Amino acid sequence: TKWTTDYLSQAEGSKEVKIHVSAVPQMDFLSKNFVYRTLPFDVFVRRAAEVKHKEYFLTEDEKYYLRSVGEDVRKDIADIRKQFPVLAEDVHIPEYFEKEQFFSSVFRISSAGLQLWTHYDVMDNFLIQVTGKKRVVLYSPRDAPYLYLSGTKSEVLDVDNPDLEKYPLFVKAKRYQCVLEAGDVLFIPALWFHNVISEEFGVSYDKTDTYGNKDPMAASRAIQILDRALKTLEELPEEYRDFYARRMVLRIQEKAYRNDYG
Ligand SMILES: O=C(O)CCC(=O)C(=O)O
Ligand SMILES: [Fe+2]
Repeated sequence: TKWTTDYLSQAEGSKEVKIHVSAVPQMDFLSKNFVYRTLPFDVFVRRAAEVKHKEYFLTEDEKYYLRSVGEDVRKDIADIRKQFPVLAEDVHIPEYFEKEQFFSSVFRISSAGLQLWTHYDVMDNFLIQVTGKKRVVLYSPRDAPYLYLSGTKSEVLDVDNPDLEKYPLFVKAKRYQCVLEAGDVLFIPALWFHNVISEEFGVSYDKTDTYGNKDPMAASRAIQILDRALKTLEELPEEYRDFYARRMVLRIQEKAYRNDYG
């Protein structure tokens, strides 16, 4: 209740923040229908809280999204205690994990209506809703084959009304859904897909913890090696390539799948 727009703007003042600005509610990472702009924090908060803007970049009903980053975007991790020290004072992070497991805390502010594409993160995550309301749709990592992934993101942007001609397997993905209101905390396990729509203007942040980011590093190395193996298969005639590719799939299943997943 303390985090009104007035309080937020006055607490952190006019430091510059980099934000996403989108003319439409559903942000699209494929067509890049949003732009990055910079605003003083207090101006940004007021803009994100209003529906129609007198001053704007693209359109009078454009939407805003802040996802905080570290001081040096390449080197530093997002940490609400460093980038928003005054507001961080108000925050009592529930002690759900050991201090050494902390990886980052990402401060997020979103216009009402804005929708973030379905993606996964490699860390376990607590999404803490401070004000406003968000609907979160989740999918298990095991449903990855039905989500048409491009890197860590799903190309199926409209999860409520998917284009099934283009994405026929999407119907097989099992949807879990919840609504976060002020004071709610959602645990999003590592690798679980999430799609977030802000139903009301709101502030939230997420704290991620990790088993150490060695594991994801090994995963991206393994994918690089697999890509090289696939490149090598291209030297073979089609029949052979097909045969050996299937053998490789069997080998992966046998050696790397969990045996309790069926
Ligand atoms: O709440 C959001 O806008 C996105 C949350 C998210 O992607 C996360 O916590 O990892
Ligand atoms: Fe996420």
